[in-house]
Amino acid sequence: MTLLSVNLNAVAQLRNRRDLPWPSVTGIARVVLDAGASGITVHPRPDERHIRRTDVFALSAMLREDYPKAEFNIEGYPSADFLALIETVNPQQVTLVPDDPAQATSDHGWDFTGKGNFLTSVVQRLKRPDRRISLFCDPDAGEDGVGAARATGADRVELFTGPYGACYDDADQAERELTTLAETCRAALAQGLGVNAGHDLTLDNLPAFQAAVPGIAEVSIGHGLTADALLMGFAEATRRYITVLSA
Ligand SMILES: CC(=O)[C@@H](O)[C@H](O)COP(=O)(O)O
Ligand SMILES: NCC(=O)COP(=O)(O)O
Repeated sequence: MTLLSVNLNAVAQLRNRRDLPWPSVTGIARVVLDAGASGITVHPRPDERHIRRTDVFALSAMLREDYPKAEFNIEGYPSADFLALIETVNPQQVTLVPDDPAQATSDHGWDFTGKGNFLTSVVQRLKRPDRRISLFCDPDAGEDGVGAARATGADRVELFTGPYGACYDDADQAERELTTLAETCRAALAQGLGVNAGHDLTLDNLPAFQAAVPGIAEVSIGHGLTADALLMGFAEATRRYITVLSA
């Protein structure tokens, strides 16, 4: 079964419109975990446009105290600040993403070959028996790409599903994107890597993704789930995603 980690970036971004503490990032985390989500994902960006360092500490304390079985997944570019944050907070999963600080959102995976030495040193530094390392991966990374990802010592890759998510009005292109994602997923699994996925997954596009790309360990979903939650609330939205993932 594919697990659901709810990304709370969008909740923090809404909160940050005011100098006020609502909507509460930890409060929404409790709602989605009580509704069955397996974990919480955040991507603290250097400008703190949504998740702040203080959110990371608050979520970490809340998860350890009240949801010891839930996983905390922290995403980001492995800058010195990010590495120090990870070593302080000690989440169960770290997803390394090749974003530059000015980037609006994540839009590509790692160049596993070109950045192989860098990634290997970061993975060596962060990896622990109780901490998994996942690397953000282009959908068309293919056998060579995931082979290079495996060589870094990472545990998993996270398939970047943004190009698939962008095909909401183009069924033919969506089919092609799914074929590409499935090939890379198969290659990663065959090489012993676990596979996560995320970016612009929605209640509409998740069923076809699940059917075409079997073997995904975890999806992290934020933007689409938050959009659904505006209509139906976070508990119901979370339950609906879990129903799709359980099919
Ligand atoms: C790494 C990744 O997949 C992204 O989806 C990211 O978490 C989204 O970041 P923003 O919420 O800043 O667009
Ligand atoms: N790792 C991908 C993620 O966390 C979800 O991003 P999105 O659903 O907000 O696009």
